[in-house]
Amino acid sequence: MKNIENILEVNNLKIYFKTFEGISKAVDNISFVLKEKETLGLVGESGCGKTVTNLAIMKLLNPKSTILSGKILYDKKNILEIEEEEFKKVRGKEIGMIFQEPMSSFDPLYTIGEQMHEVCKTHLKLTKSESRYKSIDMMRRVGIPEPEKRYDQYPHEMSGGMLQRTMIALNLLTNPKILIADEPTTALDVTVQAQVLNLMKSIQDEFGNSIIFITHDLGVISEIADRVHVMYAGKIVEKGTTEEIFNKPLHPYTQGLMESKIRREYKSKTLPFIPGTVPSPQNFPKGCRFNPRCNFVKDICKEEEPKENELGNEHLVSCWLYGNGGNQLENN
Ligand SMILES: Nc1ncnc2c1ncn2[C@@H]1O[C@H](COP(=O)(O)OP(=O)(O)OP(=O)(O)O)[C@@H](O)[C@H]1O
Repeated sequence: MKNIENILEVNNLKIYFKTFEGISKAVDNISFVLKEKETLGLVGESGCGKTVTNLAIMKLLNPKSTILSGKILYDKKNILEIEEEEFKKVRGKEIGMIFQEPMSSFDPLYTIGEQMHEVCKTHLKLTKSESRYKSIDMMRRVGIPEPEKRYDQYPHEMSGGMLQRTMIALNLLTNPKILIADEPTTALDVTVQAQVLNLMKSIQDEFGNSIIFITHDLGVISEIADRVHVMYAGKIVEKGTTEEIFNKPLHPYTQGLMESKIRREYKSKTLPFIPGTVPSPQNFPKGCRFNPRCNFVKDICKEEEPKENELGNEHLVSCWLYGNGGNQLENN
């Protein structure tokens, strides 16, 4: 059997912003890999660093206000060190990104067709009529009715769900190796959400892309991801297969997220959830960043950052309750 390769490797990535209040450590030393043809779910509360991690992969952060370090290895090169001119050939061609708000991703002044042609012309060197043929075919494949008519419409003439499908079609024109989807279903109603998720799954079966799927919604993650990484305050606190994370969440933060999900689903007021809010990236607490909100906090959690422990089955957790001389949660 062929070994599954890593298509992307993020090593010790730090993303710091220079702000008026001081240095903001939005992402602070994270490492992960994206494997061929998998969907990796990045989950966590608002502000934990999911979006900026992916903006760094897309090389879309403003270099004037950002301090970047570490490595993002793609095709044997460190994206952080590739010149912008060279990366223009990769962005939108080999690595695509679907954003939460499809309306703001399209230019309102140009038709869908003109915007699709721009991608086909730049990356595939297609003529106008070739672009039209390819784009309409792709729009049909992602389930857009009457694509010939839609192709000549402006973004405001389409519904949110239809526009999100169009965004997906636009990103698929170049058959990117990596597709980053940042909350692609959040702005959509529940039925359309399910359609878009199904669409993304069938796209992956057909095109074999690797997907990074960002969301704060665990329900969505359980539907779509093969593996899940849980982020908290600029760190990845737990990594595992979707099955492991859902059946055996180890980090108290992941457990809290799960309980909050159940609480929302069953509208119960008695199940526990996570009190407090994510701390500001200018002022993280000493030790484990989750310690002020953690029900299992010990002295060491307030002093030292926990290291990552592998507990088998590709399940890793950064928490003083495991490994590092700590006890398993059950024994605590
Ligand atoms: N350009 C910037 N300058 C300063 N701080 C920033 C900048 N962009 C993002 N941040 C900060 O970085 C942190 C991480 O933001 P990010 O958008 O990645 O979070 P997120 O987990 O994706 O949340 P959300 O789900 O709300 O998008 C936040 O505290 C945010 O305020």
